[in-house]
Parts: sequence; structure tokens; C-alpha cells
Amino acid sequence: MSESTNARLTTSAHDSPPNAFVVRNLSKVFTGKTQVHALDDVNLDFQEGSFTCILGPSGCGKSTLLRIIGELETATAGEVEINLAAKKIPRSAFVFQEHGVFPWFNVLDNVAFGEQMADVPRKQRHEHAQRWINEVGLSGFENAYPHQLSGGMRQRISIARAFATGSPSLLMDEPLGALDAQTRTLMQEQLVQLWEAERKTVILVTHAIEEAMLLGDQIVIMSARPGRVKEILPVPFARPRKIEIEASPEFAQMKQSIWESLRDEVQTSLGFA
Ligand SMILES: Nc1ncnc2c1ncn2[C@@H]1O[C@H](COP(=O)(O)OP(=O)(O)OP(=O)(O)O)[C@@H](O)[C@H]1O
Repeated sequence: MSESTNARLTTSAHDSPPNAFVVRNLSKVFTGKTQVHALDDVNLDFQEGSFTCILGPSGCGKSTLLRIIGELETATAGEVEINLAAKKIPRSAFVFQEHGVFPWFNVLDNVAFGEQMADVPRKQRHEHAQRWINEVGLSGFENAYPHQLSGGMRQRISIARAFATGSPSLLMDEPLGALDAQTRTLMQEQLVQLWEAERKTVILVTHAIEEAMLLGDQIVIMSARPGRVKEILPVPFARPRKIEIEASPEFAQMKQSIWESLRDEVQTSLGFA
């Protein structure tokens, strides 16, 4: 698919799930002292229950795209249709790289926060939170405060909270980016398992090609700024997925071809092209 192609994650008319999000002709120009053309004519469809990973060079508008889909930012042109049952994605269904937890809440209250905002009764939200605390391996730390935990444990709080909101979709912006390599690997595996059990619609921005290939059903490669959709690649590996797939020749081959596509864009974004 060429760079100029406005590629789409299309669904076949009969047997595919409906789209949770439809992005049409989306552009974003930040105006201010200097004008920044961040996104240009982006078209994407995201099927319900699919896991999409977005890769692209630094500054190509990945976070901006995610923020517009999550209604944290407005588009300059184009639109995003949200076809989720709840229509609105709760703030707590976002997972960011850092600063996602409240230092003044303990683990239990951090994880229960989304449902607290939705006025779910305390007993019920704590029960839900406890389930997700167990799922992410934080049981025993319910009463601990974030400063008493490691970076990986804090990120697990954010992920547990996002799942505990009950939102049918999760938007994740480099959720594992700040972690050390070993913790990140473990967390990738944990995330893939949680998602395979829940099948929420997930859009995850990452810089790590392997992470996108381990987690995603499809990978969107974006061009250098202004960000456009350069390629959409289905990820062919069967689920459930384990980290061991990274050792296969097919994985190495796909990783290489993604890198070749990305390299041009990274060079352009760094002014080397
Ligand atoms: N609020 C803002 N005001 C002005 N410019 C902005 C704003 N937010 C983002 N930008 C600019 O828009 C462009 C895209 O930013 P964005 O954060 O979406 O990129 P990104 O692909 O997520 O980058 P990275 O991978 O480095 O996190 C950048 O040039 C950035 O400086």
C-alpha cells in the first residue's frame, strides 16, 4: 500500500463484527505561535473487539489521533464516529505511559476510581477492583500507596483500572514505555492474556515493533508528520499468544518488513531523508 493510500481496516459486509470507531478524513492542525500540521486525512475503521497497534515515528501524531478518538482533543477537519454501546469512553479507560495513578489513593481505590466516578456503590466497585487487582498480580498490595510500589506495579494499577471501568474500549498511549525490558516483556504477556479473555476494542500506541506484533490483530504504520496512514498490516499469529512466538522465523521476517517501512519515516522525521 503506498504512502498516499488512505488505507482502511475494512470489514466484510456479512461476517465481521461492526466497527467500534470509524475515523474519516481526519486532520489536525495545532495553531498557536507556530502552526503544526499533526494529522492529514486519516481514515481508519476499528472493529469491535479488535486490538489495533499504532506505530510511527516520533511526532507523527499518534497521541493526537488517540486523544481525538477519546474526545480529549478536537479535530480540525473530518470526524470520528463512536459506535460503542456506552458512546462515551470514560477517562479511566485511558492508560498513559506515566502519571496514571493518584498518589493519594491506595491501590484498591485507584483501581476502583473509574467506577467511583460512575457512582457505582463502594462495596460493588471494591469487589470489581479486587478482581482486577488479582488479575494483574497485585493481590496483597490493596492497601499500599503508589510511592510504595515499583514502576511496573504502578503501571499494572493503571491497566487494572482501565479494565475495571467495564468500558468496551481501552485507549493506551505507550502504556509500557517507561518500564525496564524484563518487566515490559512480562507486562506484554499479561496484557495479551487479559485482552484475550475480555476482547475489548483496544487502540494502543507504541514505538516497539515486537510489542505491536505480540499484542495486535492489526498494525497501523503512520508516516512522518503530518501523520497519514501508510500501511495497515494484519498480524497473522494465532492466539493465545505467548512471548515465544518472537523466536519464530515468521516473526523475524514481519519485524524486518515493518522496520523497513518505518525506517523511511523515522529518517524523514529526523530530517535525514
Ligand atoms: N497541544 C499541542 N499544541 C501544539 N502542538 C502540539 C500539541 N500536541 C501535539 N502537538 C504537536 O503535534 C505533533 C504530533 O504530536 P503527537 O504527540 O501526537 O505525536 P506522537 O506521534 O505521539 O509523538 P511521540 O511518539 O514522540 O510521542 C508534534 O509535532 C507535537 O509537537
